[in-house]
This record gives sequence, C-alpha cells and structure tokens, in this order.
Amino acid sequence: MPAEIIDGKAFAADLRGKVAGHVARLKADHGITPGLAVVLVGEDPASQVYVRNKGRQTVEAGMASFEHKLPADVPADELYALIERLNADPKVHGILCQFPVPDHLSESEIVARIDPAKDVDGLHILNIGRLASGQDAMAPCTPLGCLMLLRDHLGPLSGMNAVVIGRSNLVGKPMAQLLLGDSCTVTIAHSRTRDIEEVVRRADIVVAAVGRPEMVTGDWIKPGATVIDVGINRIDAPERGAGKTRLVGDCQFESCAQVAGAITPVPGGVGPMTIACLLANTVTACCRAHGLLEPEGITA
Ligand SMILES: NC(=O)C1=CN([C@@H]2O[C@H](COP(=O)(O)OP(=O)(O)OC[C@H]3O[C@@H](n4cnc5c(N)ncnc54)[C@H](OP(=O)(O)O)[C@@H]3O)[C@@H](O)[C@H]2O)C=CC1
Ligand SMILES: Nc1nc(=O)c2c([nH]1)NC[C@@H]1CN(c3ccc(C(=O)N[C@@H](CCC(=O)O)C(=O)O)cc3)C=[N+]21
Repeated sequence: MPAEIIDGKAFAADLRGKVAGHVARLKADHGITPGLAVVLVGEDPASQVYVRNKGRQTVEAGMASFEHKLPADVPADELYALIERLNADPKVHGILCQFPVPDHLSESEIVARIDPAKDVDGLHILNIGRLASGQDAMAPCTPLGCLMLLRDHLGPLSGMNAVVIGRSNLVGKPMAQLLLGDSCTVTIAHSRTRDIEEVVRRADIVVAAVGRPEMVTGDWIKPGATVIDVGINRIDAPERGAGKTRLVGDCQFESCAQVAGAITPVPGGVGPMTIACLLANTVTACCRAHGLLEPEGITA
C-alpha cells in the first residue's frame, strides 16, 4: 500500500497561523513586536531565495524583519560588529546568519558571537549543551520541525527505533538529541557507517539529512516506517526543457513511498516547517526576553 504523504506545507501554514496569533496578543497586551534579524553574506542564489522567503513570512506573521546583506568579501570584524549591534538592539529578539558563509569566515566563530538568548537557530554551544542535557533550549529549526511532524503523525515516539542519516551540527546531531528526548532508540548513520541499508532497514523512523539526491531507496525502508526527508537538492531536469532544474530530497520518493507507512515530500515537507519553527523560536525568545510566559502550542 502506498505511503501517506505528510503535508509539511499545510502543517507549517497552521503553525505560522498560531505564531501570528501569539504575535497579535504580544502587541495588543504588551505593545511588543517580536523581531527577527537575518544576516546573509554573499550572493548564493539558493540562500537569497530562503532569506527572501523568511523575510516575507516573518512580516506576514506580524513580526518585524531586519535583513542585512553583506558582500562576499566582508571582513570578519565587520560581520562581528554587526552581530554586536544586533545583540544590543532591543527590537531584535532573534538572529540568524544564513549558512554556508564564504571560506574566509568561520561558522563556529560567527555563532559564538550571537547572544545565546537570540540564537533562534539553536546553534550556539550553550543551546547545544542545553538540548543535550535536557534543559530548556532553543532547538534548531529543521530538527524541531521534523519532530513536530513525527509527533503529529505517530503520537508518542517512545520506544521506537529511529535512524538519523547525517551527523551535521545543523540537522543530524540535534535531530538525534530531540528523538532521544522523546525516548526513541536512536542510531546515527553517516558516511562511514557499514551496511547502512541494513541499519536503516531496522528503523521505524528514518530521518535523511545527507545532501545526496535520492540516495535512500525503497529497499532500505522497513515496511510501514515513517520517512522524513530533510534533503533539498537541486538537480537537472532536462525532461522539463533545456537548462531546467527541479528539487529532490535525499530519498527516492517513488520507491520509498511504495514501502513506507508515511513520507514527507520535497518540496512541501520539511522545508516549510524550518521557516515556521524559526518564527516560533523568535516569539519564544521574545517572550523570554520580556519575562513573559512562553507561548504554548508552537514549540516542542
Ligand atoms: N529542509 C530544510 O529546511 C533543510 C534542508 N537541508 C538539507 O539537508 C541536507 C543535509 O544538510 P546538512 O546536514 O547541512 O549537510 P552536511 O553536508 O553538513 O552533512 C551531511 C551528512 O551526511 C553524511 N553523508 C554524506 N554522504 C553520505 C553517504 N554516502 N552515506 C551516509 N551518510 C552520508 C555526512 O557524513 P560525514 O559526517 O561522515 O561526512 C554528513 O554527516 C542537505 O540536502 C541540505 O540542503 C539542510 C538544512 C535545512
Ligand atoms: N543558519 C542557517 N539556518 C538554516 O536553517 C539554514 C541555513 N543556515 N542554510 C540553508 C539551510 C536550508 N534551509 C531551508 C529553509 C527552507 C526551505 C524551504 O522553504 N523549502 C521549500 C521550498 C524550496 C524551494 O522551492 O526552493 C520546500 O521544501 O518546500 C528549504 C531549506 C535552511 N537552512
């Protein structure tokens, strides 16, 4: 039986609606407008699209959006000075620096300079540590979005076998921490994993965050498993005409959907959840900054 398709786009729209409701109340009751600053270094076309989408959806939720575009050759000191200004700016509750950055800059050096209270990407070492030790953290947006979809689809995840493919700081590792927090038995697979197909075949939950187009095929999937495809890969699509491209995930959708119980599509799966969770994290950061009760129903 073909898999149910998990509609991340619809779930994300619903979540953004809830975020907008909290934003409206913050404005009406406290005169506060949550603000998100996005920093983009260089002119990577994919990053430009994401940053534009983030800005639009931030404004649509009633929040303030501050976009800072810096040239690809910006000196590190100038970028750090901007982060200092954003850290000090009371109108800014969340700061995100879009990755990847050009080679002369270090992602870890950048993240280390962001005020952990404004680190809505959840990448600061303090937030990583809080997540790992089970304390109130700012969880990274993509894994948080995956967790929300899984809980919505499966109910309690306790005791399930989860395999995360990929061990990046942005996706794989925090995904594994969140699943462990929900009492899954978690395995992290990566490029050195032996017999990876066998490992994945044991999973009730598969989260693929690899960056290799359609690497995971249906024969890797245990019948009935839930497949969350994080990958966003742009590949040539000559069938659509000369020079055309299309987006595919890290899972081969057709063959996986034949075996899985449920699967997220690409596009329309995890991607929209990432942005919705970014907005949710910004509202949470805003409430914490003002000593207000944290909003319910928009975070894990
Ligand atoms: N939907 C969304 O909102 C988002 C989507 N993405 C997408 O998710 C994907 C992963 O992103 P990210 O985590 O940043 O990527 P990274 O390149 O940082 O990490 C990729 C991981 O995959 C592992 N890997 C690579 N090749 C293989 C292989 N053949 N078999 C098993 N594991 C392998 C690597 O292992 P090793 O460590 O051993 O090298 C690494 O841990 C990308 O397609 C990206 O575009 C990313 C962020 C958000
Ligand atoms: N500091 C940092 N934090 C990030 O969270 C971060 C980052 N850097 N760098 C790049 C990746 C990638 N990422 C995506 C966000 C939204 C979609 C998204 O909205 N995708 C839609 C449409 C995609 C399209 O049509 O191009 C979809 O999948 O349906 C995808 C990918 C966030 N990332």
